[in-house]
Amino acid sequence: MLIKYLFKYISKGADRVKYTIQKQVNADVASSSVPTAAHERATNHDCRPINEVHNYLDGRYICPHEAAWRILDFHIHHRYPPVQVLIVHEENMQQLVFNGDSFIPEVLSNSYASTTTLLGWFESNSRDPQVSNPLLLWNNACDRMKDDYLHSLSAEVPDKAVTSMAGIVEQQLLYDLDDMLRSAVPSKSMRDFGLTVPSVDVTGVLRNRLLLEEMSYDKERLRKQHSDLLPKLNRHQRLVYNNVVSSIENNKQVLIFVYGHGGTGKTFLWTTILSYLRSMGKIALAVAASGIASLLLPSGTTAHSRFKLPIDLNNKKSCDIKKHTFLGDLLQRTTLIL
Ligand SMILES: Nc1ncnc2c1ncn2[C@@H]1O[C@H](COP(=O)(O)OP(=O)(O)OP(=O)(O)O)[C@@H](O)[C@H]1O
Repeated sequence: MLIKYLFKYISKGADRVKYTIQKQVNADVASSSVPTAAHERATNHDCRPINEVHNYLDGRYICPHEAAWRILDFHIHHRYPPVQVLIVHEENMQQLVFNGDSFIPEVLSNSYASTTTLLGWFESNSRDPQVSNPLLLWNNACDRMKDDYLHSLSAEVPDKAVTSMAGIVEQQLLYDLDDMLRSAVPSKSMRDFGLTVPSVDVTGVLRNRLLLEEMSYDKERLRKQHSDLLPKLNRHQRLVYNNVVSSIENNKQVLIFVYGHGGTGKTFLWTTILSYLRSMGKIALAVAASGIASLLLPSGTTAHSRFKLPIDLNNKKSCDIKKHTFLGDLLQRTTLIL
């Protein structure tokens, strides 16, 4: 506001006065040094009538920057998008302003007096093809609305590429809009306007931080990494890779044990498999027995923290994972545990 004020102040132009020096016609009055009412009347009588409009135009001074501003037709100030405060009211409960001597039935029948910004807005919406057609409005405004969601997401998972979540965010947005619509008009749904409403299952991803973290990888980067690593795999690595990929593609549950001496390329193989699955949006959890070992895996964690393994393991103990929890949901959607 301060900048706006200063800008307007600077560009409003210089202050100015206009004065003229005239010869006094009435010598007697001129000799009188004390200003009296008679004196002023005489002076006014002798002077020519003052044309204020003419004087204003004559004396108007436009400084160079103001001239340039006006020639280029810039706005002195503007706000985008425009904001208009709506006087919200219940139907036929708007305030009316009228004179004390007005006839009440007349006031009530005067449609101009009873119009409010809210009614004007409804009226304008009914004439605007975009607003009266929700599908068109959605197509035009979807990207801008998604920006808001993506912005809050990026604050939640700062180290991840949330733009890769745009598809899910769009579903969440539709779901929230449908929720709002149904809370206002229970009989209506987004489906009535040609929009599909996602299931709670899809939108659950955004509420589950663990899922969010596992689904917001930079897929483009991973795709590139995978295409770099894959041709480098040696025969043994390739065998394991093919085995893992084919069992995932055939939806077959398998338990594969890979072993090898230090430095034989196990981590290299894990990285290739992880980049393949994560670049396709699948969930692959990378865990290791120790914190140090987990650091070598891309987005790896310890098995104890990921699966809530008890520290003192014996036959009677189990992992404390409930079905309808964030972790339970994550595990149900997981394609590979490595
Ligand atoms: N197919 C390959 N092509 C090129 N470099 C490879 C390949 N496989 C492994 N390497 C390289 O060999 C080195 C050791 O590999 P890696 O760290 O994967 O072994 P590791 O079996 O995980 O070792 P450790 O058990 O000690 O953790 C790394 O620098 C890795 O980049």
